Amino acid sequence: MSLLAVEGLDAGYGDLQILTDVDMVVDDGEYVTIVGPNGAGKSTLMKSVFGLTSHMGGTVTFEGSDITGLAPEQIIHEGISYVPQNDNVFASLTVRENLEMGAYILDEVPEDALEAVFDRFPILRERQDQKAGTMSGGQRQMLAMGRALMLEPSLLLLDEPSAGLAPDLVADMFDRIDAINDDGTAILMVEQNAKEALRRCDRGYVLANGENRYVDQGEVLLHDEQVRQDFLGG
Ligand SMILES: Nc1ncnc2c1ncn2[C@@H]1O[C@H](COP(=O)(O)OP(=O)(O)OP(=O)(O)O)[C@@H](O)[C@H]1O
Repeated sequence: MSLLAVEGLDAGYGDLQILTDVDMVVDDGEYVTIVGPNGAGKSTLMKSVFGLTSHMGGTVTFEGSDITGLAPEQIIHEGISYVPQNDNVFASLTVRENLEMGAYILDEVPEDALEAVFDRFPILRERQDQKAGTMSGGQRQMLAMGRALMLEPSLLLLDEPSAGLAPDLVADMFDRIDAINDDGTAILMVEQNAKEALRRCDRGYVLANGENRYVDQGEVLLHDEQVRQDFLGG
């Protein structure tokens, strides 16, 4: 049984349909990336998994339960966490408060999970009393991921985690995502940096115009002549 199964999904915003008949699967512990041109619907697909779009058809199943049409507040209870691309931390709250917010659905702050986040991102422990708004872009991205990990999700959704990072920080961010995945968390990631994403992932989906185009192992897509020509700039 797949961890996540999207079948025949039609979705969009209001009455505007963006995705048509999209299929996607993420297995337990798998690292899956979605790539494709601007406006292909990559973020829309990820948002649809997290209940942030208008559902128009098809199903989303997680750990065997139908989560189609559930609200994000319900989906987070199921074990899916989402890191949006922009504005993904509360700038006026401290680092620690941001992390505690990640676990707001629990009655108490999960101290073990907080310690695990601090161990994974030591800079967050060091800066825990600092306002998030004073942190660098790379540190804010770590904080956003840390917050998403506070509920120890089985699936982590990452929307363009390398966006806006200085080039020397991009490899470090991808290494950190690898490490989260190595520890057993399945990853579903949207990335503009398609080559690096396909190199790192287990499996990739190429979307175009709101539809599935290709799906295969990342390395296979990376070396596919047609995919290279059409989507990876040769
Ligand atoms: N909130 C919204 N309301 C209406 N249309 C939207 C909204 N968000 C995105 N769209 C439209 O949906 C389409 C797909 O956008 P989406 O952000 O999913 O693409 P993407 O593949 O992630 O592209 P990019 O790499 O440029 O972010 C685009 O035409 C976009 O204008």
